[in-house]
Amino acid sequence: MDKRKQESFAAGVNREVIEEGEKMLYIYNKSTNPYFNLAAEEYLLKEFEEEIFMLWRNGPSVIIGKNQNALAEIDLDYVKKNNIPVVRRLSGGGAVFHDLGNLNFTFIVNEDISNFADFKKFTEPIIEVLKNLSVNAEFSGRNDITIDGKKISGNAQYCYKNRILHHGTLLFSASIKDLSSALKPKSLKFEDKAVKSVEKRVTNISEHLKKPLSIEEFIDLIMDHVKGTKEGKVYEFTPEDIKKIEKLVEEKYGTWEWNFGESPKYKFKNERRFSAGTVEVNMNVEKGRIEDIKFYGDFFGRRDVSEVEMLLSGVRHEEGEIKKALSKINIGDYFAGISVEELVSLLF
Ligand SMILES: Nc1ncnc2c1ncn2[C@@H]1O[C@H](COP(=O)(O)OC(=O)CCCC[C@@H]2CCSS2)[C@@H](O)[C@H]1O
Repeated sequence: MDKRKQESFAAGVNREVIEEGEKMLYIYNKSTNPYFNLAAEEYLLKEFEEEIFMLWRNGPSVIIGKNQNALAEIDLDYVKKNNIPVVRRLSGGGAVFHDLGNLNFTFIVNEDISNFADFKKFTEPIIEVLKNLSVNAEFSGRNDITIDGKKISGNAQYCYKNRILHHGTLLFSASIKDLSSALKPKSLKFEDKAVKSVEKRVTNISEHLKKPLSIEEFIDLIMDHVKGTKEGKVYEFTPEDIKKIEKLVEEKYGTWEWNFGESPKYKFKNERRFSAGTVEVNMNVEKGRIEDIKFYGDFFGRRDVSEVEMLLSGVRHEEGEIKKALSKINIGDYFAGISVEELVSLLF
């Protein structure tokens, strides 16, 4: 029993008041900003006592698991070129791609944490909705929902005090092309103990429907179905909620420190042949920052490359910061005939 209920009992408060606290809050969060939406989940988990069911979508983005190496999971060039934000979430597991054709659902329930990792239970209402649409979907493996063996949903959980947050994706009409371009698991350049994504063949739900259905109609069907399973009320964020969520974006979800700096420490290795010679790099990165870096190869320069290595120590493993650091020196003095652009390309 949570603290508020205990107090109500102790005070002899009537049952209605107690039951009031048990009602589920149903939220259709219309923000499509991934930073805001992931912050909203943490806010609802930690600041509310009620159980919650929320539906939401993100604009194009990559959402990585708590213990993942951000750079090792993405195609950095593609993500940069298309302005796709990479956002770290609280829950474990792998990296997924979101766009407006991908619907997310979140359950936050007050339960004993022994129910943590019961993924099936939370995916059941979704599978029921699909069944009602004559789509035969099933729970598969550890955390997926599949149709004909192809993945339509990835799920993950996070536990806080006596509350479990379970969330999942639903590929309804997402761009599979963007999905596979933005995610690039299994990069050989990184060596670390980070959680690796489990790449699967994916499909969109809309491909399996007998009759056309818009994503908005799909959202209504899911919301109505879940509403039918537990008494509750519709909730909309108040201006105060929004202010607090935005504060969490500013302090956490919108920061490089959280999204990239929280990557478990890693070794990065790469080699490139440039017209002026071959350069190999080895570096250790901790909290997203280059701890130490070593260049090897058959390149020439007037000055000792250890000066560049020193200059880059402590710098973020991030293009902007590396370029800024390198702008302090004349790169040709160390790597004759190799441009800053070329050297930077070696580091990613
Ligand atoms: N949107 C989406 N939905 C389902 N499957 C996806 C998606 N994007 C990519 N993938 C596939 O899943 C694997 C990664 O699977 P993996 O099992 O490694 O990771 C997950 O499933 C994590 C699910 C997290 C769900 C959260 C819910 C709200 S915020 S994110 C990836 O390599 C692709 O093959």
